[in-house]
Amino acid sequence: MTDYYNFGYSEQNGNWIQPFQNNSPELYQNVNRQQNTTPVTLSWIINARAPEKLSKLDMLRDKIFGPPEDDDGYKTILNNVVGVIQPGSLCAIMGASGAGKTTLLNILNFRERSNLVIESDIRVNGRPVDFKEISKYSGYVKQNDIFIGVMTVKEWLTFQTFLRMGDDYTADEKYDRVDEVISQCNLIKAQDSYIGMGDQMKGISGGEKRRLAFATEIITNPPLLFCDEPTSGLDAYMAIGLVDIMYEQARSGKTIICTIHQPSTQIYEKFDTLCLLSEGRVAFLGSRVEAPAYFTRIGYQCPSNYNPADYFISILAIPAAFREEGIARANRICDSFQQSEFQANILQSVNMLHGSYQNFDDTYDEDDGFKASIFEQFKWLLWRNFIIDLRTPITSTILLVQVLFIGVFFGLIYLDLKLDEKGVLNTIGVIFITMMNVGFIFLFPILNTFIGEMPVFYRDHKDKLYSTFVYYISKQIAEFPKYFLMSFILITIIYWMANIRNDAGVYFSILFTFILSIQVSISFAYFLSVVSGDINVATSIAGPILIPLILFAGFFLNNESTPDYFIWIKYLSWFYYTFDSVMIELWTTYDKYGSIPCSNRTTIYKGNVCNNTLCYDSGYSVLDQYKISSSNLGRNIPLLFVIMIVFRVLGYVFLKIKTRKF
Ligand SMILES: Nc1ncnc2c1ncn2[C@@H]1O[C@H](COP(=O)(O)OP(=O)(O)OP(=O)(O)O)[C@@H](O)[C@H]1O
Repeated sequence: MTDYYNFGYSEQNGNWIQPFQNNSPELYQNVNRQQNTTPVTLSWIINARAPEKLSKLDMLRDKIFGPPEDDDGYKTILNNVVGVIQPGSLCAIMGASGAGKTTLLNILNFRERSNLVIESDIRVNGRPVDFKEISKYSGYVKQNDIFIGVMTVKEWLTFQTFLRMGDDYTADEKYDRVDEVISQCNLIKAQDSYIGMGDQMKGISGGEKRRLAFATEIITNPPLLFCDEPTSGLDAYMAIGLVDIMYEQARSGKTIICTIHQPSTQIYEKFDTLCLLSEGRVAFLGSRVEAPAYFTRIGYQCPSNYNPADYFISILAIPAAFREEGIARANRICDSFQQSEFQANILQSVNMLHGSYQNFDDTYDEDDGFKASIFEQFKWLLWRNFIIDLRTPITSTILLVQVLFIGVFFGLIYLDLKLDEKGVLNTIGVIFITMMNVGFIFLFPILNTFIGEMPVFYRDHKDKLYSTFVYYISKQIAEFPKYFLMSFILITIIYWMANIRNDAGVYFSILFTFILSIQVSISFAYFLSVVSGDINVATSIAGPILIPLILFAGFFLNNESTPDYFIWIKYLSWFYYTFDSVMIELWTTYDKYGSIPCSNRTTIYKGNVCNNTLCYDSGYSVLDQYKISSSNLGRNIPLLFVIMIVFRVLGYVFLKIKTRKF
């Protein structure tokens, strides 16, 4: 096992890369996934191109005359970048802006490769890997990581630990690991502080956030770590604190690769390995200790008292004012490196590693990648939802205020309706307007919270913390009691203030219909959140979709001039089924109560034709209309259930499709 370390940089013998002596496949074959302790040698051969972004004039020229002969429409981003990084090594990828640092890091960790055309052969201990495989051995510390600001540092790490470490460890071991990581990343002081949400909630400092991102990635003790500009935006003190942690992790045998901008001398001296890039080519890849001597040898001596990192970057930069000269110098340096013993050593190691696996016919473990059981995933997601709800009472409070206000407001407008002609009309009015409101007021909180949480979901999903299905279901189960309670309060206030019918049976029946209808609207909100993925888009299209559906639920269907082909839309409207159900319920009650006195000429009673304001030209009263449709009773409720399930299933399917992109 220690053979691996011997290939890494050793301060004792001063060697950075030694050719691999033992190329037996067994030696490199299996990274120990449970312990994640096996050292990792990462090797690669990479070429990357990106489509040329042409100006309008160039496009016109290409259209008329065809593209120039030497122009295949692509520009080279990484040009034959070959490298190997040994276990126990902290490697810094450096170079001027645009040199290709981020692209190299992203290609190595198989993330965010956007529109690049990549030819690559990336191996872990000689074994070819893909995104799924490398994710098992590696952590990726992003520059701007996404957290849930209302959680404390310890809660965040506990959640991550239980889902990342899975069921192979006991709960005590996981709690111990949380404490260990907190201490390793110097987060003891901040462990009970909220992570914070910008201006909304004061939280931990920028440096602590970076350390938290780092802590999150080392929970499972992965042997390979990628860090994207870990120190940018931090002051010198915070930056050195973070690099110290990376250094310690590397000393424990991890392979750590990071991109970095202008490190201070103190930080620079923590690196074992430098990978210098210029215009997508390797200008140097080797021991940091040996770099100054090498550059002196090829004619670029770092002045004394000068930060070597700054010096190397300056000689590789292409200044706008001296572009030709800069390119020529950078090419000279890269060409020299191609001829160097460093490159020869790298090629020897890479050939040996890659050569031993050329015909390697090993299938990867076919696990689904989730460490925790479905039950654990579900439990921790419910816990996290509970914390979010508890600490962000504003969403629930606003909804409650809305519900109370609308309930009491409508209740006062339609206060104590009588069983007479006016009362019947007003009852229809209050039912319709209530239905319309509940279609909207539950929509916006869901769009806000669900879409707002999407980035966290995508991040966690990518890290295989939980499945899409468990997330989607747990989110809805966690939110159900809140929305159920709000629906109950709203309908109860309006129903009894308006005195819709003094009958417990009717109350429960109408309450049930409304709660079901609200659940359909909520399903629609989840669906819309997933499909749009953007709060502005979702809120802009919600109205134009819902208003027609609400209109079709109401009276205007009695307009005989409405084109017939237009009517089918009503069958898509859950508001139509809701309104229909409630009206049938009321009609049945009117029927039960016998006649309803009208102010003029006649009474409304069962099928009697009347002449007053409740009548339509066709000669049917509103109530008669619902008598006719009473056969719909057995249809409406099941249909509401069906629409609710269809929206939820579609929401899940779209979410699943979207996660495939990542
Ligand atoms: N997907 C892409 N499409 C087109 N060009 C790209 C793409 N990715 C990278 N590039 C180009 O490749 C070059 C290298 O980009 P990269 O982001 O890797 O540089 P960098 O060294 O990380 O720069 P910086 O230090 O400024 O972040 C740049 O010129 C960039 O515009």
